[in-house]
Amino acid sequence: MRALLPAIRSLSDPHGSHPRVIVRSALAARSGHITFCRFLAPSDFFMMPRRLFTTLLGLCFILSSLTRAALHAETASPQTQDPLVTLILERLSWMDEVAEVKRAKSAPVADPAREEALLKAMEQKATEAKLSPTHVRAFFQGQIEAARAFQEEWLARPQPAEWKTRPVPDLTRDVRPQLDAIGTRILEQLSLPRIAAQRAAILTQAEQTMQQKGYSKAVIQPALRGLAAGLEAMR
Ligand SMILES: O=C(O)C(=O)C[C@]1(C(=O)O)C=C[C@@H](O)C=C1
Repeated sequence: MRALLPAIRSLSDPHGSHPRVIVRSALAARSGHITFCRFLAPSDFFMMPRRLFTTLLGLCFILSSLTRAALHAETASPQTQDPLVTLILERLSWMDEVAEVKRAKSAPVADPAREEALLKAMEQKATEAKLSPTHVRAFFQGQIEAARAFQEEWLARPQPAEWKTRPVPDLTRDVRPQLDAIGTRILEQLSLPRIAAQRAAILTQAEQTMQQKGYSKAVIQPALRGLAAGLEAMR
């Protein structure tokens, strides 16, 4: 770089005059614009002390590397998953076990008594948390509908070999308390204030993630309908 500086200087000074002197004298009559014009004069730029010039070039290089690294990080790392989306997926991830219990007991997927008990409990908690019980009910109705659809699809497929040897869990003792705990965590998330753009982003993320994970429309649609209602529970 240092070897190039004389050549750069001669390019910026084709008539042999010292550019900084020319700029300074030209600007002397227009004192109000000196700072502005000095920044614009390219010849002035080339006459900077070498050390400052190389430092600036170094800074440019570092800045461009950082920008490239940031851009790469943005495209390479996955978007952070909103806890609400995680909780909806966690709830659904229990439904293969729940379906296996139904298969083992030859019980129907839908259990209206359990649904009503769960919805009442969540409404009660919503009221205590100053959330709209109507919206919270709609949220869980959506998730229950999604859970039913998933179970029906699961049971329509041949039972995976590894499930045949697995012990069947106890729904009341092992699984439903887990679903209730997820419900409580969901209510905490629904209590967080969010602007419209954040609510829209969560809905988009939920839809995209569920599609990527291979859930059917019959599962995704009610889950999203419930989520949209739940996100209004705060207002
Ligand atoms: O607990 C069950 O038996 C379930 O199948 C789970 C669940 C739910 O999503 O909470 C889904 C369908 C039933 O009608 C009741 C509840």
